[in-house]
Amino acid sequence: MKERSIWRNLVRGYGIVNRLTPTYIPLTVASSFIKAVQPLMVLFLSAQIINELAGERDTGRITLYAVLAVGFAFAGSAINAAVNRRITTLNSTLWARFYFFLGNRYMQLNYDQVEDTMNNERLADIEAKSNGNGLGLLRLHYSLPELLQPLFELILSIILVIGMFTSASSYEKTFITSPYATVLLILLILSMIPFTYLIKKREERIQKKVFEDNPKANTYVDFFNEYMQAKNAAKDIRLYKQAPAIEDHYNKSVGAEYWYRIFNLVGKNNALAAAMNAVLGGCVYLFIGLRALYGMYPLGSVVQYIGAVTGVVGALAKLVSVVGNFITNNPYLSLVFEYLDLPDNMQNSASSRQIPQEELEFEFRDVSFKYPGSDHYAIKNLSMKFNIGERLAVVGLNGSGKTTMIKLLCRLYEPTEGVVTLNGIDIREYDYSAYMGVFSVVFQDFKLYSFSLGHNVAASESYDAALAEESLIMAGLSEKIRNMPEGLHTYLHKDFSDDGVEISGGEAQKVALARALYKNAPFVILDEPTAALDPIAEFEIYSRFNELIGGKTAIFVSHRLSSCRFCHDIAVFHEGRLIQRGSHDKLLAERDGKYAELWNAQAQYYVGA
Ligand SMILES: Nc1ncnc2c1ncn2[C@@H]1O[C@H](COP(=O)(O)OP(=O)(O)OP(=O)(O)O)[C@@H](O)[C@H]1O
Repeated sequence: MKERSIWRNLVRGYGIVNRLTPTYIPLTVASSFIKAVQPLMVLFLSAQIINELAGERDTGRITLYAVLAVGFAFAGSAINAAVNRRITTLNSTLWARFYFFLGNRYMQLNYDQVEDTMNNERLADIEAKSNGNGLGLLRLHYSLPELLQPLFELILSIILVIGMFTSASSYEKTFITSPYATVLLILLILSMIPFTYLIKKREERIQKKVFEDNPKANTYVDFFNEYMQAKNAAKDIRLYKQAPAIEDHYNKSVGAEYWYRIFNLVGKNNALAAAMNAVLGGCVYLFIGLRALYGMYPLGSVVQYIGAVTGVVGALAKLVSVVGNFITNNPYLSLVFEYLDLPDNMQNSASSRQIPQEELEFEFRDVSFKYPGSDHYAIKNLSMKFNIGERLAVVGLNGSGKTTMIKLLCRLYEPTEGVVTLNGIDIREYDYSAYMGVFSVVFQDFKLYSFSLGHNVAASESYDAALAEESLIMAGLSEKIRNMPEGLHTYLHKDFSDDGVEISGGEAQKVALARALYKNAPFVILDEPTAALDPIAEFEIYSRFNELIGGKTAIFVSHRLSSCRFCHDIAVFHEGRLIQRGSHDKLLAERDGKYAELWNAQAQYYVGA
């Protein structure tokens, strides 16, 4: 991973913080200022009261200082409480906003980027580093008060300390009261800057090493967290008694050692910094105390200077530490931006054509394709046309390239060689989003979500209820919706509604088909979505679909050759190549062909049964 400039990362990072939690930045500026100014103001007024008590003892002035001190303390606390309430409210939704931000980006990625394990690991890494270690964007968010408060403290403390160097009263001339001693004290205070910085750098080095030693730790956590709770894994976990093996893997990959090394180090560094602060604090007390003894400062000013110099020391230590944190955090911010900046390879300046209004004719021209990272051709020298308004059945053994051909047609992937054209023009020239709108596809591994039936069919919150119902009826679910308690408003599954219904695998496939019908796109593709249906139901669905889609172009992929009889055109795939094409009768007549072999094999099993 390439680390990016820290300044650019910070500016961009805080821009995102501002978008995720608007008003957080100005509120934090206000809160940090109040938190810094309030104690220093009280310190200043207390010093004035002591000076007054030790000097002229003017009751009026003492009362005024006391009222001001109490007033400041009270007003500061009240304003701060109100501001903090707003900040706490914002922070309480930060997690949800942050995860939506990452997830939303994931939804915008090109499909090939989603299938790329590197990107999945990247996202798992970002989430785990934020979650477990508070690194990345969240670190910026939470570091803001850690940066601003000491910054204000430093500025205000320096203002309160200025009097130390301009004292006009007569005092004993010794080394301690000389300017050399002042310079020495300043140097001593400044010496902690490189020291604290070095501690932070060491922390960064060790933290990086811990992460490098456990490169897959986050992917494991993510995988197992999801797997342990996955409904579709629950049967296997129980029947194959996977729980102990999962626990074993989990502990090995994310064992206590991993966290111990990080937190042990942070703890040690914090202790070191605290010790250094204590020593410096002692020196400050000694220095100012001695100067007071030599008559350089009045009693009240001693209180003020000790408080203010200690404030400078504390603020500097916190500032160096927070700057160190920014440096430590920068690689993880770079990781976030690398993920956010994954290029959109599908929609670019060349993809500006609108989808033609006339009939759509697709063609593969000598297309070959290898999946990224694979040296095996999943599709080889494929040339085929999809006849407008006709149905094409695609058949072939497992792994013969049927689904890959469909992914290429839908532009989920781009060919390694050759082109796919729409009305004679390379599909890469069309607007990507509009191109996606051309297809109503039902894949083998379609997904429904635990919302209402109508929402599932329309894939949206607001929908045309009549059309959704009609689509469900057309997909063969008329009986089912009649029996559903709230019709289209019935929830699937019980995640969000106690009245939700569980549907069978076959019924789920019918809902997915209804969704494709509802979309009403000009090109329909059913990629074996009926595997959970019995052969009769599948035949019924396919034939009904054949009627329903009217004059649209369609592709049906199925392993049950008998289900594709209504298609006049059948394409046979084998090892990534199109090896036969024609009607059922023509292909059956090619006695040595793959189609005849598959047909006879299936006929034999059915006869045997
Ligand atoms: N995401 C992927 N990454 C790498 N290789 C893949 C990927 N998906 C599929 N393949 C490989 O591409 C080849 C064709 O797969 P494809 O899914 O197109 O076959 P299919 O004919 O649809 O199979 P099935 O009938 O089992 O659905 C197979 O060898 C498969 O291993």
